[in-house]
Amino acid sequence: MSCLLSHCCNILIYQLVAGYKWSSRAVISWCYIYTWTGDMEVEIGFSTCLMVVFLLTGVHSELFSSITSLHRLMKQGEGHVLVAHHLAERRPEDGSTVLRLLSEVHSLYDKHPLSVEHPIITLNILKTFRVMATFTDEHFIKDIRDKGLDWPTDEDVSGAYHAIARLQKTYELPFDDVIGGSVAGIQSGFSLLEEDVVRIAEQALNMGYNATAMSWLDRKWTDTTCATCCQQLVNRLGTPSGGAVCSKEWRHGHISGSGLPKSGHRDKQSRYPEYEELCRKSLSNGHGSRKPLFCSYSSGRVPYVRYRHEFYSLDPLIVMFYDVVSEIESLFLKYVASHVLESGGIAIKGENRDISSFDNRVGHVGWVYDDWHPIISRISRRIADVTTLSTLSLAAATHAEPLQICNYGVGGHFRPHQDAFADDVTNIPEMAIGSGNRDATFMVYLSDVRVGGATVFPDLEVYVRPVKMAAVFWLNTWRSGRRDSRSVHGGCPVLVGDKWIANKWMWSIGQTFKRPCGLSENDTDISLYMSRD
Ligand SMILES: O=C(O)CCC(=O)C(=O)O
Ligand SMILES: [Fe+2]
Repeated sequence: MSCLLSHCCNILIYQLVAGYKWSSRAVISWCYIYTWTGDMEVEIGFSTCLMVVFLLTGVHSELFSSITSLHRLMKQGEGHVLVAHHLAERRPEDGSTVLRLLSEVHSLYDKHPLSVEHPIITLNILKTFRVMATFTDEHFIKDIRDKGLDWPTDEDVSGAYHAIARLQKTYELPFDDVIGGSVAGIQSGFSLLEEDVVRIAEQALNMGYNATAMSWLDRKWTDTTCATCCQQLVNRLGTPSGGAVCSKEWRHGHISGSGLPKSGHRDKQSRYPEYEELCRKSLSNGHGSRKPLFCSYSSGRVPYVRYRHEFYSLDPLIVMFYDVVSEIESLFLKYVASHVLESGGIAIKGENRDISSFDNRVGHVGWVYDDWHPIISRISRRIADVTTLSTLSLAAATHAEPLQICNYGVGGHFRPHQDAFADDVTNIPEMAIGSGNRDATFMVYLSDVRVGGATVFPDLEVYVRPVKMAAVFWLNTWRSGRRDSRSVHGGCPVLVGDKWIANKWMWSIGQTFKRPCGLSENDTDISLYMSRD
């Protein structure tokens, strides 16, 4: 069986390399083979194959907001080489330069074990692609995209600068380390250029971090040697009147005297300082997470399956469950989602950005439905089993949403927010009509994250670091149905790594008898869960 499977896998890879379009339906039917046999060897062979397919097939959207799209871009190397050869024939003078740059970018990717998961390597890869683009024209890039190949845009580069600015600020990374190419002690092999530092400072200004922007500039910029950088800054801050343009005094005068948002402008947003503090704590702690209060095992409805779970908070309840999905199930979810991922959160577009509305979440999101495949419905049933809540998806008054998959990008994060809708919200989604509210969240980590990316609950001082195949479960409402403001939480920026999560939100209507109202309005849930052990 496994021999047949690996043969099919070879054909599949061959077809991909030869440029055949592979439909996700075909891959899904492969999963039927796995589901049908349930064989361990088949699972290993299959997951390796799925991994290759996953990286070779495409999603086309802003690259910076999904690390997986960057991996894919680099795996398209063969395609890019063909394109460069094509260019070399059409425009020999430029073609050879593009070929040289292309080989440079691939050696960047190959030489570092973390490659695009390191923000500074990503920046350099994106920049090299942009340099290549200057040797081409719009038609040429369109041709590339028509061939199904990705080509980074200027927005992707701005996104990478923005990510570095945010990472430094959130984690208080030493400026000199980042300028020297290192984050969290992981060296990229590159130093930032003066021009990079100005663009990062510019992004810090966009976020309202004026003092941070000045610290960036002061570190790298001693005089006005970088003419283009100076021009960039002049454009941004307005025409200087008198004095040495771009000198330290001029910069400080203009930044503090400009109409730009002042430091801390965004910090006043709900729980942001506490969120940042917990994100930093989650890095400094060498262990997986803040110590759980205690742990235990529960068996759900299937008596012979035992789940280890750790309690991080009893009121409101926050529990981490281990091994709730298998390796192949996480790979499968990522694969299926990669065809439906869209930019989630507000990407960086143009110069006049609305500072209050962009940057809440940087990542790609997509929905996968139970009726797409038995593996997906099986995961939903398991979530019901583990949580004792209902995940039935009904046409009217659904008990739970489909799985929402998210892949974070370079520095990808999710600011503090609540999953449940406010009690007085007027524009609730259609699904909510007759369903109540998002009572509970079950968030599965589909990947480990090398550094950063913790999930934090600022009101409760709880943080949890991603552990692949484990899930965090928490309640967003009181048992009376009111939204519980203590459930505010956020995803810390990913410093180095590729973070994937799958969310299942369970709605009140389905939980009426599973999580009944208590005797008082603020009755807690612990009794419901503790009684199961
Ligand atoms: O990424 C995380 O850790 C949190 C994600 C989250 O809160 C959400 O998707 O609603
Ligand atoms: Fe959330």
